[in-house]
Amino acid sequence: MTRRPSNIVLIGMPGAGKTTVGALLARRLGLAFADTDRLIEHREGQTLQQIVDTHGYQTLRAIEARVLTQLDCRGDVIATGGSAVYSDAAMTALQRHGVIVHLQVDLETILSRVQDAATRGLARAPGQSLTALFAEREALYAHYAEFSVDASGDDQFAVADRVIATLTRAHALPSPLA
Ligand SMILES: Nc1ncnc2c1ncn2[C@@H]1O[C@H](COP(=O)(O)OP(=O)(O)O)[C@@H](O)[C@H]1O
Ligand SMILES: O=C(O)C1=C[C@@H](OP(=O)(O)O)[C@@H](O)[C@H](O)C1
Ligand SMILES: [Mg+2]
Repeated sequence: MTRRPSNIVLIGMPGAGKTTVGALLARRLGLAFADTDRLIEHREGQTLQQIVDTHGYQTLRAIEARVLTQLDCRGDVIATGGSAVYSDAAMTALQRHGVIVHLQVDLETILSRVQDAATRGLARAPGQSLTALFAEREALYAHYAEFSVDASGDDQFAVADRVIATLTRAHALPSPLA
């Protein structure tokens, strides 16, 4: 990689560990941490589930796309929501200053970690299963990922180390640490 990104952007299925590993990465790398789900809930004054229940999942995706496109972060680890990859405009904006890392997790692990699917505010069609969501999205995550890191079998600390090792090998750590 020639360009030096300013941000690390995590993408992946709900339950992949974007929020958990992202916070760890920020701490270890001395970067700020931004979880876009929390930004959305703060901006809208309601939970993600309330947005879905009140306005539908497509509205949540539209709000998320707007928040991600308008994000003005430098020197951050950004944990996106699982549905970020539906917006090409949002992903293009994130790529401008960030390196996109896909936390790749197998379906079995997702199913074991996501116990709150009914209240998490998932941006999915009514009745759509996590299995169907996984099948629908894997190609999208792969399309936008500059790096894919296996985040299934080890704890969050080992996954954070793996992300750092991957970006270090590729000379793709954010510039303040170059
Ligand atoms: N590598 C991991 N090993 C074990 N549990 C994990 C790992 N990564 C995340 N978790 C757990 O899985 C759940 C979902 O993690 P979270 O960070 O919220 O995922 P995401 O933000 O991608 O939806 C949390 O309970 C978290 O503690
Ligand atoms: O995959 C999804 O449809 C979503 C995942 C959630 O974030 P996490 O991936 O951090 O759980 C949150 O953005 C919202 O519930 C939509
Ligand atoms: Mg999260």
